Amino acid sequence: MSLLKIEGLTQKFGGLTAVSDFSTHFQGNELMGLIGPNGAGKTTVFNIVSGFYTPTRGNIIFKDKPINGLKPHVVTGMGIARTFQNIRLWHDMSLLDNILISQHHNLGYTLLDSFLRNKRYVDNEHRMRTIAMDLLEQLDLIQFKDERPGNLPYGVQRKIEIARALSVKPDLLLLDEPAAGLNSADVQDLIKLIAWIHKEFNIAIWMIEHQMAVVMSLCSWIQVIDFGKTIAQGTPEEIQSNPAVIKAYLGDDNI
Ligand SMILES: Nc1ncnc2c1ncn2[C@@H]1O[C@H](COP(=O)(O)OP(=O)(O)OP(=O)(O)O)[C@@H](O)[C@H]1O
Repeated sequence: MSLLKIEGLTQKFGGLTAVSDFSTHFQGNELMGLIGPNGAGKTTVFNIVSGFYTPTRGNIIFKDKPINGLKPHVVTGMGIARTFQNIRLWHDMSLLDNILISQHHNLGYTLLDSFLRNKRYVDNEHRMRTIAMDLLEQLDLIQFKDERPGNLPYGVQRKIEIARALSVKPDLLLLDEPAAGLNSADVQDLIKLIAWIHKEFNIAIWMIEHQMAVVMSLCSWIQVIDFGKTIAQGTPEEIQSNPAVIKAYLGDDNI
């Protein structure tokens, strides 16, 4: 069984083909990169895989099951979690509540249970709180648990978003430009954090990132798309010297 297999994925928006015949494959817990110039179609691929868009064509098989067109909360429940290019946190809730609310797809109790505050409700609330508190400890965020995310530095907010995605215990974590907006010290911390998560949680990670230092130091395999089409894939060393990649990023004059 492979973890994720995508074949012939195509996404059209009216006359624009944002993603064209895209394929990829995660055998197990690889850490892979998806890169390409602005507007290449990277986030569209993530939006399809995480259930935000239904593709025009193509197959997505996750743990041997087709997931095309399933709703985002169903995809999350199956084991795919994501972060967003622009951080999406609930700013009027505490950090702890931000983590707890992300587990609502996996409540394990009904509205009636919560009204009666019976054993099933109490046990499940306790289980979710334990998962959230453990994660905050592991990611060194516990001291901020009662803070509102908006009051915390941007680098910490990025980390909270990653913690929230991890709280659903994914097999595949999609990170959409995790280094966007971070200063260079925070970027170094992020590289260490992602490497640690990959090892500690033993999960697959698929990352979109413009900062080459991040992609090249973390990913074992990188796929490059331009105008929705794959133009190269390979190891970081292969990608850095690939003429099609250099041309896509820098133009013909630099070849
Ligand atoms: N919902 C949508 N409706 C119409 N066009 C869209 C939609 N989403 C994306 N697009 C278009 O599809 C193309 C690919 O966009 P996408 O956001 O996937 O690129 P990207 O590679 O993630 O870019 P960036 O690196 O700048 O974030 C762009 O031309 C974009 O304008």
